[in-house]
Amino acid sequence: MSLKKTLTIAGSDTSAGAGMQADLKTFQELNTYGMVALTAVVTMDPETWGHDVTPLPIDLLDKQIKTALSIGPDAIKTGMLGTEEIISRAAQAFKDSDAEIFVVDPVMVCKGEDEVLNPGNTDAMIKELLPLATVVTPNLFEAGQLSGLGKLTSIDQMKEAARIIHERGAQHVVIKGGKALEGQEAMDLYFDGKTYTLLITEKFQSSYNHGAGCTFAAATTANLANGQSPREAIINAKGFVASAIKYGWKMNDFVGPVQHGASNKVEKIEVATKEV
Ligand SMILES: Nc1ncnc2c1ncn2[C@@H]1O[C@H](COP(=O)(O)OP(=O)(O)O)[C@@H](O)[C@H]1O
Ligand SMILES: Cc1ncc(COP(=O)(O)O)c(C=O)c1O
Ligand SMILES: [Mg+2]
Repeated sequence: MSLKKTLTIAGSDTSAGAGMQADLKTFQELNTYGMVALTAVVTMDPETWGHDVTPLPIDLLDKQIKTALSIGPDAIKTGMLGTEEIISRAAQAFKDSDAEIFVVDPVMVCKGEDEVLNPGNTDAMIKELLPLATVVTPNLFEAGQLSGLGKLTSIDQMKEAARIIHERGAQHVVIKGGKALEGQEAMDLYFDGKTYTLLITEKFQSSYNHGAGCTFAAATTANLANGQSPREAIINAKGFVASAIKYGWKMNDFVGPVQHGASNKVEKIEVATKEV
């Protein structure tokens, strides 16, 4: 049986809970053949866990994309891109490919770090990535930036942000409330251009959640590549990441990654939905 091929254009998280490592682990768990075009390498100071982002030379990214496209990905996902030039390259990679699925995880901040990686990137993401996106998966902060609405704190504000992001070209929008949204449950808002649906699970421990966003977007990508509808792909990805967070673990005094394989190996978590 041949596997669907999923390509991530993303950064390397040396601690391996997030970034392209999370993407590859998730692609593997969900039965696709994962491939990578690396944009940057993130290293951490062992004393403080402060992040240092080193972009790769652009011609090296070009060579990776050329190689990967020659293999023929069925679906492409983006993660940390870091510069406007790399954002353009990611958009062009999708246009140059035969892939029909483009999942954009608009990474602007690393959890625990509140500094935006590069403020000029937001405009480039709006202009170049949103019009191509099959699915876009901003967290609460990123949705505020992509919609121009700023800080979002309620479901009504999330609905307005989702509407604007959809209008800017993304076909399916998921705004991740996650732990940033107050309440007992972990709620994400899904908008397909017609209906607003809340995706709900229990809110689990939230200290060991490094890589949750990457894992969610990668699971959505793999599910779409395997033929699920956008709605199914997104709901199943939410269950997959909820299990990964429930069984997240302490790596050191600073960080704990999700357990990418928990949904398949430990416990599958059901997702409730509610139209709003
Ligand atoms: N404590 C939690 N319990 C259950 N699900 C969570 C928790 N925190 C985040 N999630 C879910 O994990 C996914 C990733 O969200 P989030 O952590 O906000 O993204 P990011 O890592 O990009 O900031 C979303 O589906 C979100 O609802
Ligand atoms: C390379 C890379 N990509 C993406 C992220 C974002 O991770 P998360 O899934 O926690 O939003 C990080 C965070 O450290 C990272 O290092
Ligand atoms: Mg994220």
